[in-house]
Amino acid sequence: MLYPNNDFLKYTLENPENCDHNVGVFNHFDVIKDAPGVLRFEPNLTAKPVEDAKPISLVLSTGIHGNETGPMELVNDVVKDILNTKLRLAVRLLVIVGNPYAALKGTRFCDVNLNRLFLGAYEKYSGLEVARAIELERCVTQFFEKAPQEHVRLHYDLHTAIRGSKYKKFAVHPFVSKRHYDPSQFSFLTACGIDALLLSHQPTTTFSYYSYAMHGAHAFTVELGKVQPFGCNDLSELKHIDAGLRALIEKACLVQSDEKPMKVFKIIDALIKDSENYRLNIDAEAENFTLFDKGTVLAQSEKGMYQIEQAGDAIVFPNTNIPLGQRAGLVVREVKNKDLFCEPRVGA
Ligand SMILES: O=C(O)CCC(=O)N[C@@H](CCC(=O)O)C(=O)O
Ligand SMILES: [Zn+2]
Repeated sequence: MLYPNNDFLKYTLENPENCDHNVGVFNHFDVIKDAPGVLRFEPNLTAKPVEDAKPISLVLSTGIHGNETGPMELVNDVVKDILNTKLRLAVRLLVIVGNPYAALKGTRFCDVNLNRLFLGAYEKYSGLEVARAIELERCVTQFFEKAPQEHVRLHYDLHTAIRGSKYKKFAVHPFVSKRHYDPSQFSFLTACGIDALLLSHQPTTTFSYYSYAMHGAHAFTVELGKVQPFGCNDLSELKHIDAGLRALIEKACLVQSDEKPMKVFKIIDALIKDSENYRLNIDAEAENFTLFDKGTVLAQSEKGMYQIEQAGDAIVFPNTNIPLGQRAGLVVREVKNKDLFCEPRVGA
């Protein structure tokens, strides 16, 4: 047994520094400890995939923010079932517990927000998370580079939000320059119970964006409810994504659903904290996707202000408890899902 009771999460939190690089050999797969909190599953994929399913290399990352415990618990149960051989493995899989030190402290991060450090952004920072960002980039790069060329590359980076949210589960789509949206990903996220999708308007330095930009992965940050301490998550709230991920792992297929399609929002602006007296004019308890009237002064500082351009524009991830120069929120505007796929794809 690689871990007592096959409990990868417990072991990672008890041994945040240690990685013995042991390999577990099972009947139809190998498991490799690539780094602390990073576990790679290499199945024997000689069996034909179901119907015309394509082979898949899948990254499931959790706990990039240490206090976002729900996804860590969810994915740990999946790992347990694979290690107990209750769940069969039909995809290459990399599972990550992102920031074990912050998880132990119950905080979002120790020194600096890990999810701002990818694509070399770590060079501008110092602290514990810098080394972890480098290590995670290395693990993901090795994983995708080892994938045969025909593999579809997927990365779902699972988080929970600081605030409550009008749409409880939502995802962030990376910025794609030519509107190359993949309907099957939209439909998969819908089947996973995701209520809304934000389309990014610019490149970022997040973990999911790293996998998209460097490895051509379909990569999303996925918000699965609100931050709770370990043991306080109601995992039944996550039953749809649990089922979607298990089907993906077991059958190498993305379950599809267009029943109750997701709301889709484009990101209009990122609000940047430009001064120590930067403030957002919102209620302390305001939820993600709170709407504003045209002309509302949403943010202000000695350097300027931000006014809402169109009635119905909304805020997501409001947070001013951040360093200068970082994102204090996103302003989003709803778009019609059907309009995204009807234009001819440039260069397709
Ligand atoms: O609730 C919040 O304010 C933050 C939740 C969170 O960690 N969100 C991610 C989103 C990343 C992205 O934009 O793709 C983050 O802020 O890192
Ligand atoms: Zn997060």
